[in-house]
Amino acid sequence: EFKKGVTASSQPMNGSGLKILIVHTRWNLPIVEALVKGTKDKLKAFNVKEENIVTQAVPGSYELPFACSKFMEVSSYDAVIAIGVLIKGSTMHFEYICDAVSHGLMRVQLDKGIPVIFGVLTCLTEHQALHRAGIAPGDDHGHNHGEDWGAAAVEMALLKYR
Ligand SMILES: O=c1[nH]c(NC[C@H](O)[C@H](O)[C@H](O)CO)c([N+](=O)[O-])c(=O)[nH]1
Repeated sequence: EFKKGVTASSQPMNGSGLKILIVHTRWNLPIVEALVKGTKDKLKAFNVKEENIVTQAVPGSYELPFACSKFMEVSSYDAVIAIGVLIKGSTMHFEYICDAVSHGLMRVQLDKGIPVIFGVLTCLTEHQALHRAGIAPGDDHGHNHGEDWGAAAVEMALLKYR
């Protein structure tokens, strides 16, 4: 049965020499905090040192591309993980931010030549977001996608050493 969300490569990955930046939003903070924890736990599972995981916060997802770009100018990182939670409201605001952020983060990684992992949940309901952070109420808490983002960051950061 196809296992969704399995992103880590089949090769053993050693992140002990990596420096990783996490930029997360303050919008929907309880959900964001769960995603950040899942991300950090997975980074450490791949031997990334705690002191090599830098964490910065910005107001909302729309600020992620600019913030990632600026932080990358002042220090060098092997990968950046942009984390935010967008939940659709009653207007088109959601669609415009999702579009701007996805294209913006893609542009930053290609311009900088440093992997920027897309850790932005674009959800139609709060339950979708809770489920993708692994904290949904009831029997099915879901899966913390932060774990996938942490694994992707290590794999992409090590790409240059292959
Ligand atoms: O990260 C988010 N920012 C949101 N808006 C703020 C936006 O990202 C910017 O911070 C703001 O527009 C100022 O630039 C959201 N909504 O509006 O719904 C949201 O759900 N998530």
